[in-house]
Amino acid sequence: MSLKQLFRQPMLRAMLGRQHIQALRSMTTQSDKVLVDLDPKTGVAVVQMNRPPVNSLNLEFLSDINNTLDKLHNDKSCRGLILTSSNNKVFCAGLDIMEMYQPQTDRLTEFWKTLQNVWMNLYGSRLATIAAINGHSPAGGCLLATCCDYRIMVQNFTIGLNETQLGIIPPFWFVDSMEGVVGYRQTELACQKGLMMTTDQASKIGLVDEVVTPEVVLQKAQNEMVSWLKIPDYARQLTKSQMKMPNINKLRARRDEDVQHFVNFITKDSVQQALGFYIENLKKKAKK
Ligand SMILES: CCCCC/C=C\C/C=C\CCC/C=C/C(=O)SCCNC(=O)CCNC(=O)[C@H](O)C(C)(C)COP(=O)(O)OP(=O)(O)OC[C@H]1O[C@@H](n2cnc3c(N)ncnc32)[C@H](O)[C@@H]1OP(=O)(O)O
Repeated sequence: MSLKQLFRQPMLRAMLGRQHIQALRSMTTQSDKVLVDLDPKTGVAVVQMNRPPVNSLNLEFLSDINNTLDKLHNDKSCRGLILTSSNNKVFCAGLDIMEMYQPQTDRLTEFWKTLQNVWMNLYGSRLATIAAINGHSPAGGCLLATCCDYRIMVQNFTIGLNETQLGIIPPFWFVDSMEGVVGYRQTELACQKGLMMTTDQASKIGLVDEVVTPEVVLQKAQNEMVSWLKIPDYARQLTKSQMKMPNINKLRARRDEDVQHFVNFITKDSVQQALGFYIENLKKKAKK
């Protein structure tokens, strides 16, 4: 019997109730790289990134994240999202560097457009969003975290927009995301120097809201979510939208130009060379 047929069984429907069936259905249609557990009672979805070894964001993974966000946004029972990782050492290693090294232009273009979509979808989400950062979170990982409304991070990991250390540039919307959280001066310091901050350093500048031990990170996120969901959705959503729309509209207006800048920049010989060195060092370090 297919899952579709199974969900139609009157006995199962009676036993589980409509809400639970909907939640089960949405869970079973997710990709194995993005694990979703939507609790029909609370309306909170725990979304685990699950692309071993380090949740680096390649084109397919970004598409899966986007599809998941679309599904949750279309599910009226869903009110909150907790973003976390199935790897308890790495929240997300950022963009998959292999997408940017010796790339095909078509795929590189598609990759960047998909990342723009993920950013707009998560940053502008109608849901209350909490990042439960249970591991390192460099660059694109930090971007995902700063898209959320609240950040809880496990102690003794690192987070930051370290692009300049790779010889690349954090795009303006990465910078805007961080600036919205920690303000202009801290963003300027962090981005120009490509700082990877420890959890404690990040907490001092307000990049993370709470520092916790690994055992409690998800429970803390669930507890925090309760207080967000006490606020009427329309009031919270309109307030959020009022604050986030200017940055979203800024990217919308410059989308094509941003893609062009990215492709032109990444395909420069000097940038390819810098990425090549970075990958070599990463692989050497991984072998040790
Ligand atoms: C005026 C013009 C304006 C133009 C502006 C326009 C555009 C701007 C241009 C570019 C913008 C690009 C923005 C880029 C954003 C990014 O996210 S870049 C990615 C940055 N990420 C990193 O630097 C993280 C690197 N990784 C690490 O530091 C560590 O791996 C770790 C995350 C701390 C985890 O450490 P550990 O658990 O020890 O794991 P390993 O280091 O052993 O790694 C395991 C394997 O995973 C591979 N790997 C790691 N990270 C990545 C990655 N990001 N992408 C691909 N692969 C990665 C690593 O090589 C190991 O692989 P092997 O086992 O050796 O095969």
